[in-house]
Amino acid sequence: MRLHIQHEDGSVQVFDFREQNVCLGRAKECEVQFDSARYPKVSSIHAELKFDDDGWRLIHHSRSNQTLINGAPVESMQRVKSGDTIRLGYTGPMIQVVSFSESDSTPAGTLLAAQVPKILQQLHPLETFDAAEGGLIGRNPEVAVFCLDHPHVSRAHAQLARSGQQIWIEDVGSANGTFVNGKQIASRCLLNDGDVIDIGPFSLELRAQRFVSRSRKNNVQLVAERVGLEIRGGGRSEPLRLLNNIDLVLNPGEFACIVGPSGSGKSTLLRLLSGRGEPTAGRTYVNGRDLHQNFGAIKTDLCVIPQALTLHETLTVEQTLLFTAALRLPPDLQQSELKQAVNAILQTVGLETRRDVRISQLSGGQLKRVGLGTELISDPSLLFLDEVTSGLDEQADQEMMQLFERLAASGKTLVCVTHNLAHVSDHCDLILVLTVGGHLAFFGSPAEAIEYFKVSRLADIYPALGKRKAEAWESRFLTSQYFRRYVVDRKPALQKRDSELRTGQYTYRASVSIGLRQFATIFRRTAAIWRADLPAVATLIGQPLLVGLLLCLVFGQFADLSEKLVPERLATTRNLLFLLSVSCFWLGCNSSVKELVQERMIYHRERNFNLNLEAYLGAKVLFFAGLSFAQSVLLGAITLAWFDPPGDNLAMLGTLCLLSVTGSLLGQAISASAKSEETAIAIVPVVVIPQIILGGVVASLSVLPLWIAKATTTVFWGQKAVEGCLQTSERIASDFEPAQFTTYVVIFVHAMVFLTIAWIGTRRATTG
Ligand SMILES: Nc1ncnc2c1ncn2[C@@H]1O[C@H](COP(=O)(O)OP(=O)(O)OP(=O)(O)O)[C@@H](O)[C@H]1O
Repeated sequence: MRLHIQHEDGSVQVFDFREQNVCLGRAKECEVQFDSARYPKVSSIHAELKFDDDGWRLIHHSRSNQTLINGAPVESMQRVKSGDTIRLGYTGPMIQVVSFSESDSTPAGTLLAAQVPKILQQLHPLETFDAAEGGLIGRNPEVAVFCLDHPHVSRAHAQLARSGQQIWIEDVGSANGTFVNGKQIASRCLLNDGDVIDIGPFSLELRAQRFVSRSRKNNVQLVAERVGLEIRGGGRSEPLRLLNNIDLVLNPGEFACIVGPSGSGKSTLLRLLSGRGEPTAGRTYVNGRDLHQNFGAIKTDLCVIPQALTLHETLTVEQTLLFTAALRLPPDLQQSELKQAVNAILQTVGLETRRDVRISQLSGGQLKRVGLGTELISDPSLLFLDEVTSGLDEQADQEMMQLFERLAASGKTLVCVTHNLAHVSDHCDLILVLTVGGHLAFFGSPAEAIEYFKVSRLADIYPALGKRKAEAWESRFLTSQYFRRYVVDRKPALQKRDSELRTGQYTYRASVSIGLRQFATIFRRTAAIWRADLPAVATLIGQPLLVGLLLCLVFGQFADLSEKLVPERLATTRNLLFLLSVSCFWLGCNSSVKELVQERMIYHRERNFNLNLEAYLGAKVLFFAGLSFAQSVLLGAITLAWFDPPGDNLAMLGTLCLLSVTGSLLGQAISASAKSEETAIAIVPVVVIPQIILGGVVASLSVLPLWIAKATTTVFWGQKAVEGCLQTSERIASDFEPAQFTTYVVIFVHAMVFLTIAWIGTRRATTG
C-alpha cells in the first residue's frame, strides 16, 4: 500500500507498506510518525491501518481528536480504498491512500516538492465555476445557480448578470450584504478581473470569467505583521507606545493564549487582532487579506467574547439564544430551524439541561457558556476570548479550556487572553508571551515556552520575564528558532492592498424586510423581558394607580366644587390637570430611562454583527410608547372619570397620552446619551423638576421665564393643550393663549427633538 503524507507546507512524504499493521501518531513506535511540535493535535497513537484477508481497515484510537475519511469522522473502524483521504483531526495532516500496488516509480521516503496547495486550500479545496452565464447566488439549491451553503448566506443573496463581455453583480436583499473588494454594495456593480466578492464566509475571486471560491468556514488563518500601537494626547508630549512589532501566525484550528504581566497590552492586542481597533504600525491579515480594509466583509466570521458579559437576566437560556438566533441568522429561516440551531449550540456549550433556567439563576461558568453560545450561533470561525475564564474556579476554568479545545478541534481558530495559566499547557496549542511595554517575548507551544524561559511550569514565566529588559526579550525571540518556525516559515503571501473600489458603488443598507424582522424580534424580546419581570410589571401598573387614587382622594369630585366660589373651582381644576400632565410626562420618562443604557453592551454585540439601528430604536420607541400610553390611559381614565371636569374628557385623555409618549421619548434620549444607568436615573429629576417650575401653574411666568418655558418646556404646552379641552367658562384666562392646534404641533416637535437625540446617542454609542 502506498501512502502520501501531505504536509501543511505543501511537501509530500511517500510511504510503502506490505501486508502489515500501520500505526499513525506521534509515538516513536508508530510506522508513520508525526512531529509533535508541528502537529500538536495528533495523538500518540491516533489511528491504525490493519491488514486482513479482506484488505485494509482504518481503526480510530484517539480519545481527544477525530479521524476522518474523505471528510467524515470514523466511528471505530472503516474499510479503506484506493483514493481515500485520511485526516488526523479536522486540522491535522492528510494521508492520501494512493494505491494498493507499488506501480508508482517514486521511491518510498521521498519528499516531493510542493504538490498540494497550502493549508488554507487543503481544508476547503478551491472550487472554480464559470461566471459566463450569470445566475442567482444563494443558499437555496432550488433557486440558486451558485449554491453557497452557510447560514450567513441568504436563500437568494446576489444576482450575477452578464452583458457582452461585462459581468455585473447585484445584492438582492440579503441579510448580511454582498461585498466587492471589501466594500458593501448597494447598486449593480461591474466586476473586473481580480475583483473579490465576499458573500458570508465565501470569497469568490474573478479570474478570466471564472470564479475561484474559498471558504472561511472553520478555515481562518490569522496573521499579525509587525503590529504596533502608539497613542497621543492625554497631556503627553511624546506618543505612548502600548504595543511594539507583534508578529503572530495562527492556522485554522489552532488555539492560542496571550499571556503576560498585568498592563503588558494583552487586551489591547486582542482589540487590534479582532479589528475593533486599528494599529498605528503593521497590519493584521485574515486568510491573507487586510483585516481592516475588509472588516465589513469579514466581521461576521469573527466574534469577541468579553470578560464582562451583559445578558438579559429575566430571560431563560433558551430564550436568550433564540432571540440571538432570530437576529443573526437569515430572516428566511423558520422558527423550527432556529430551534434546531439553538439545540445544537446548547449541546456544544453543554447547557441542554439548563435551557429553561433564567440567566439570573446561572453559575459564573454557565453564564460564560451562554455568552459563548450567543456568539457561536452565527457560526464564526475566528474567536477572540478576553479573560473569559477569570473569576471561575479551577474546575470551571478547566471545563472552559476543554470546550475551547474542542472548538479548535472542529476547525475554529481561537485567541484567548488569560491570567490563569493552570490549564493552558494541557489544552492550547500556542502561547504568545507579552512583556512590559507591549514587547513580544515568545510565541510557540507551551512546552517550548517552558524550555525557552528555563522554568519548570508556565506560571514561573512571569518572574523570569523580570530578569531581562523587555527589549532584550524581544530581540532574543526574533533571533530564535521559534520565531523562524512559528512566524517566518508559516507566514503566507499577504495581500497588501485590495483593488480600489470603483465609482457607482456605495454602502448598502439592509432591505426593509430584514429591518422589519429585526424590529419585530427586538420588540418581542423587550416584551419577553418585561413579562418575565413581575415586580417591574407590578410597579408599572402600581404607579398610575397610586397617583390616580391620591388625586381622587385630594381633589374629590367636580360636583362637590360646583357650590364653591368660581375662582376656587377654576384653580382646583387647573391644578388637577397640571398634576395629571406632569405625572403622565414623568411616567413616560421614568419607564424608559434605563432601557437603552442598560442593554448597550448587548446592542453593541448585535450591531457589530448586522443589527439595523433604526430597527432597534424603532422597536424600543414603539414598545415604550405603548407602555406609557397604557399607563396614562389608566391614570387619566381613573382621575377624569372620578373628577369629571366639564369639557371634552376624551380629548383630555388623548392629550395626556401624547404627553406621556413624549416623556418616554425624552427618557430614551437621556438613556441613549448617558454613560451609565446611574447617570440616566439621576438626570430624570433634572429634566422633570423644571417642567413643574416652568409649567405656568405653580407660579405665573413673566418675560424671561415665559420665553424659556415656551422654548423648552413640554408640560407648559401640555397644560395649555389639556386646559384647551375644558369648557371656556372653566378656564382661567391668561396673557398667552395659543391655538389648540399650535399646542399639539409644539408637543410633536418636542417629541421629534427627543427622538433625534435618542437616535444620535444610540448611533454615537456604536461608533464611539
Ligand atoms: N487609551 C489609553 N490611554 C493610555 N493608556 C492606555 C490606554 N489603553 C490602554 N492603556 C495602557 O496600556 C497598557 C496595556 O493595557 P491592557 O489593558 O491592554 O493590558 P493587559 O495586559 O490586558 O492588562 P491586564 O492584564 O491588567 O488586563 C496599560 O498600561 C494601560 O494602562
